[in-house]
Amino acid sequence: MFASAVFAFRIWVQLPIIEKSLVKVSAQELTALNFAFKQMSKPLHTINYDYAVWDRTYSYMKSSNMSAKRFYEQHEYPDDTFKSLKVDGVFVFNNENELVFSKGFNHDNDQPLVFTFTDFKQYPQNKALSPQRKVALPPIEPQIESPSDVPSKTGVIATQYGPALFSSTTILQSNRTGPIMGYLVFIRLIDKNFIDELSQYTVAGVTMSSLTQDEQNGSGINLDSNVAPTKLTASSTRIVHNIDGKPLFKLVLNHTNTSLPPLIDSSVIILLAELSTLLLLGYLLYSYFLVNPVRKLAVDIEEMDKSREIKKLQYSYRISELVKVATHFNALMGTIQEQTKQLNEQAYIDKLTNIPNRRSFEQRLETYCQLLARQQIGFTLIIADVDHFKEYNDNLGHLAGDEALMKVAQVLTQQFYRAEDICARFGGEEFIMLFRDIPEQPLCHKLEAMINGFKELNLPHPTSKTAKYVTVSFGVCTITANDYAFKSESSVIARQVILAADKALYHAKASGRNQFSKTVMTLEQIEQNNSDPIT
Ligand SMILES: Nc1nc2c(ncn2[C@@H]2O[C@H](COP(=O)(O)OP(=O)(O)OP(=O)(O)O)[C@@H](O)[C@H]2O)c(=O)[nH]1
Repeated sequence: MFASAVFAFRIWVQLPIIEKSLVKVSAQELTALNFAFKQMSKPLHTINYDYAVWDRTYSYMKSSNMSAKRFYEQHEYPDDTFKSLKVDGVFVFNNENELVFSKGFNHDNDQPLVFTFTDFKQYPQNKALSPQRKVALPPIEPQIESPSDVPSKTGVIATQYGPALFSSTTILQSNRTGPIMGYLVFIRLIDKNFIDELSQYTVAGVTMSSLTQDEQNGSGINLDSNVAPTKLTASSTRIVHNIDGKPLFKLVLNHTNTSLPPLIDSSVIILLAELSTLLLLGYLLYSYFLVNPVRKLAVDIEEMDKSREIKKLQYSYRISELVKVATHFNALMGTIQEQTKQLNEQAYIDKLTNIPNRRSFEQRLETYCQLLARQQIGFTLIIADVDHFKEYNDNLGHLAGDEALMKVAQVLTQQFYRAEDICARFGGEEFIMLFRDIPEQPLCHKLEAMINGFKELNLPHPTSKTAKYVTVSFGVCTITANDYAFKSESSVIARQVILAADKALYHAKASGRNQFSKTVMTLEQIEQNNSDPIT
């Protein structure tokens, strides 16, 4: 797509501009051709003028002395003069348009030439050679006032040797006074050497060729017209006209730049290379500042998702939007962390008493049972039940009952110091406790401390048949391992120990409440009880 854009630019923008400028160059070459052709007739005109407005030529025309005339003809127009002046023919006419003197000499190949174009009977159109365009000029008039008024004429004329440039000037005294004594014509053949010289002026290649039928009939562009080419062509043709205005021959200009540069050249390759480098640089910057940070952000979040662990994103991004994303993400993660923490707490904490709930206890019990079965670490489970709590509620109201339960929880938890031990609300007015690997004496001491704690709390319970204050009964079951290899599931222990503690509680209640009843079990007994369906 990128390369297509470059090619489209090349085809639709660059190449048309180049073509336009090349067409302009072609037009300039044609202008140069016309200019050069005119320039080449100037030396001919200059020397023709010099010879015509010259006292010796004037005297020659005036003189009737034949030997003087021959002297002029031989000494002023020797072969060398033709060569040095680059002329191929000299013709002197009198005012009656009669040829007085003529000489032809090819200055390139030193060959004498005998021209016939001066035979005005055969070529009447050539009478136009006369600078005043008259067949006969008056012998005296007109007087010539200034050099610029000297009648002269240049153009192209057909000869039997091919077309020739001519220059024709009236014969006058060198001070340009006196009567016109006729006119002098110089010609230069338009041959190969002439064309070669013309080519040097124009820089482009020029050839001369004959006209087609259509061109003879007037089609084609004149050499001195201002018609510029409109499109790029290999060559252009310009028609040169004869003295009588008829098409005579054509010049073919072979233009120097005729074709457009190729679609892919060194400039296109350089442009492509430059744009590719820019694109690559842009991509690298884009990757460095945007893609890589976004990718790192995605990887960090993906890792967080896999590890299920909420971490703060480390952001050192250079783009402010990404810094914002990371900041907001971290803030969101903080909120989620806080909410998760609260949810966890709610899931494992009893709402009323603010101590661990039954689920929390069960998890801990499971851990204890596994430790017991695998590592022989014993533990004690205690179920505490508020005595006559139904009467308390009935008498003092449910809200007072709630408050009483909160205070019971406080008294019980006062005996817990170690993190591995737990005091939880089991449900209703029942609490459940676990002490890991606690010896008999400290255990009894703790139980007595709890019973005394309620006594000290002295929460009035007017309808209690046990005491005037709220009392609690405890069912205690201690499990010892005794190096017994326990084979059953550890969950069996949990069920059995709760059953045993419950039995003990029942016993404590039956024995008058406000006391604890304690039982001890071994792992072996638990396994036996489990296999006995009646237990
Ligand atoms: N206020 C209050 N009462 C509760 C809550 N949970 C259970 N109870 C009440 O606790 C009472 C338990 O009564 P019972 O199971 O008959 O036991 P008791 O009255 O304590 O009798 P004994 O255990 O034999 O001493 C019921 O009246 C329950 O409604 C609680 O969260 N708040």
